[in-house]
Amino acid sequence: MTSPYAKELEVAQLAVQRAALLTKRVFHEKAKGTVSKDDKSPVTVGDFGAQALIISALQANFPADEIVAEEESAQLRADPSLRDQIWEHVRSTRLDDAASEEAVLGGAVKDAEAMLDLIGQGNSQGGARGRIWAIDPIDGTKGFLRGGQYAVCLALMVDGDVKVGVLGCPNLPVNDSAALTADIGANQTDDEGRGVIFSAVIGQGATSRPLGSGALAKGQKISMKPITDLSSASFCESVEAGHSNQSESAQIAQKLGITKPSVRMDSQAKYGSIARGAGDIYLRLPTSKTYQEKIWDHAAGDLIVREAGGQVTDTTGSRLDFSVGRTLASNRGVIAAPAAIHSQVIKVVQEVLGQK
Ligand SMILES: Nc1ncnc2c1ncn2[C@@H]1O[C@H](COP(=O)(O)O)[C@@H](OP(=O)(O)O)[C@H]1O
Ligand SMILES: [Mg+2]
Ligand SMILES: [Mg+2]
Ligand SMILES: [Mg+2]
Repeated sequence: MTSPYAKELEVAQLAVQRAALLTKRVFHEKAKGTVSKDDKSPVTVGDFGAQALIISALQANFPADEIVAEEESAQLRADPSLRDQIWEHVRSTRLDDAASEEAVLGGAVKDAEAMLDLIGQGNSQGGARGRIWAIDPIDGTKGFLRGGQYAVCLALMVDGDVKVGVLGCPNLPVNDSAALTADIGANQTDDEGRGVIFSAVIGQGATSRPLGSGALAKGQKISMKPITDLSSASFCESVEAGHSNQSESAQIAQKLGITKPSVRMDSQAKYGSIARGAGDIYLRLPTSKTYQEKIWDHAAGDLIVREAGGQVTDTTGSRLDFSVGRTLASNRGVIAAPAAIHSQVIKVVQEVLGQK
């Protein structure tokens, strides 16, 4: 008997691998076709192109499933030159493994118009019922533009629960035991020895494997590092001070007895890094009373960390609730840590946030 979600996992990993080939090409281009969205955040040719390729693969395999994806097609319909730049990448990005390209991912997108339609298919409102995929085609777009970390993220939720999660991290070291350092968060490339896919299926553990461009390598099990002594622990957080409160995180770390400075890195590469024991704790502390975290920023990472022996909650200690729409409207911030110390971390988080 094949294991549950085997097909979904295979499609998700290959779809992420192919989308990452596209983002890697754009990463090395000087002009990345960056435009500003309504909320002033950046989006690039890489984000749009990766979203089109992933949705194409999902629709070829699971036509009845819903999709919640970060990007919209409206802006592109009004900008033919941007559309053509994206099409050039979507048209020409193929897996090296031609058999998987056709048989698993369903082959090429027909034309630029079909590509725009695909990008627009990620408009589900989410919710608690049925099969819904969450896509973040480039998570950490600011890191992608700065030359830091970024991730191609895909997760399947069934009735509001994450069942499959895949993160492609082109700029992380392949080696699971490469400890997190400030350097890994900054000035990164996808040179030799870099690029990893993290995956998890509910109840089946978490794995890592080289991202590569050929047939997928066999995965190896990953697990969080057991911590006995918090003074030797490390924590990571966003590079962007506007995404996570970095002065509160420093106070929390100090109270926990953590002595190392935080490792700042963009994207869900943080979840993958702690899941494989390269770091220990991920803190994401709200910077405003109104911002709601997006489900595509957390769904894959949440499952990968939990399947690696971690616990992921918000700052109040509640599990992340992916069943309430496109955002995590019932949660505030994110705290991820090895299960054995998670409650100790939450206690200190509440002490520090309670002082405000
Ligand atoms: N005020 C805010 N607070 C928290 N997260 C925010 C935010 N504004 C934007 N973000 C999210 O932060 C994500 C990046 O996470 P990180 O800061 O850990 O690298 C962005 O994903 P995208 O880059 O996909 O847009 C975006 O969705
Ligand atoms: Mg994101
Ligand atoms: Mg994104
Ligand atoms: Mg974005």
